[in-house]
Amino acid sequence: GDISSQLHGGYSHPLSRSWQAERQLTKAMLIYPLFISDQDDEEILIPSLPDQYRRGINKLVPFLEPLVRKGLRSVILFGVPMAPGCKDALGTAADDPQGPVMAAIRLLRQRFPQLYIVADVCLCEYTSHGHCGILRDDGTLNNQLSVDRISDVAIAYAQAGAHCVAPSDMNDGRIRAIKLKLIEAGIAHNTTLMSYAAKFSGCLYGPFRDAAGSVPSFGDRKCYQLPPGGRGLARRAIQRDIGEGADIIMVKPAGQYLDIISDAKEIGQNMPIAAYQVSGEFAMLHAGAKAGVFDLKAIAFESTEGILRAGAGIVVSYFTPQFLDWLES
Ligand SMILES: NCC[C@H](CC(=O)O)[C@@H](CN)CCC(=O)O
Ligand SMILES: [Zn+2]
Repeated sequence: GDISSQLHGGYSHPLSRSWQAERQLTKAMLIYPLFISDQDDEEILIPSLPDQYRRGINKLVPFLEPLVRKGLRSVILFGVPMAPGCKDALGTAADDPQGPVMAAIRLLRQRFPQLYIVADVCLCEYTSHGHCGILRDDGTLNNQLSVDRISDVAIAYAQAGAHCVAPSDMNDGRIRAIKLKLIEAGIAHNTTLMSYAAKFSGCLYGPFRDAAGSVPSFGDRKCYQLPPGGRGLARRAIQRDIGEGADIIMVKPAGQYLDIISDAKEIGQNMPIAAYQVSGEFAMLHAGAKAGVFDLKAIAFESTEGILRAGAGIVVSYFTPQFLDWLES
């Protein structure tokens, strides 16, 4: 054919093939989720989330030391309060100064000064009803009370030393409320606000909810997480959160929402875009590898390269420990 039809020459070598990728996965792009138990010496495998554990404060440093040595740059913390009776309608335990996340933030800042600490901000792990906010009598979210509470928890985590707060609640207006309180507290200049701006309701969070004990006691999250079909709604939520002061926009889940990641990069072209390959995606890839559909390392890279191709420059990934071994850089 004519000369412009010949493309093979551009990717005939491993290096020229890597040059075809707009973004290449590096260790600095990865954020590793950690489940922090309030039982200090606990280290319990999470059956539904392969190779992931719920760890108490006393098990964190020995676990993280080798990973930090191998190049781990960032973790995102999820508290898993197990103590009986610690959950209530307001999620009081979320910002208990001796609570699992507050204690872990202080410990990790002290022990690993280079490690970038992201604190997930939500109430579902701490509320008796398991929803991501404070409820009205009719079971719907009270937006004002939820936003007030979520933003207070975010400030508490930032003041405990979190470099970044990431509200995963999906209450309307929480980004603006957190930003205003960060400014009032005089810490907006050194606290990153990462918004789970486009977070969809669906079936991909099961293993996490098992791990975090955060299954809603009734109903579902369909009235505050986005409907999977809502591309325009996601674009509006992304635009809103950028306008409210988000420093980073996150899309979640990732693999089934690559168009949303692409929209986020188009709308937030001047800012970093993150994506969260959630527990259900991770467990599904493990199940596929176990069933012999594909090699685990191959699908870990291919699924993550797709997330980067769509426009993400930051990936929250349960594969992080293995990527630290698989990536030489
Ligand atoms: N705050 C909501 C937690 C939410 C799951 C849920 O909707 O229950 C995610 C954590 N931010 C789940 C993450 C995952 O499934 O890996
Ligand atoms: Zn939640």
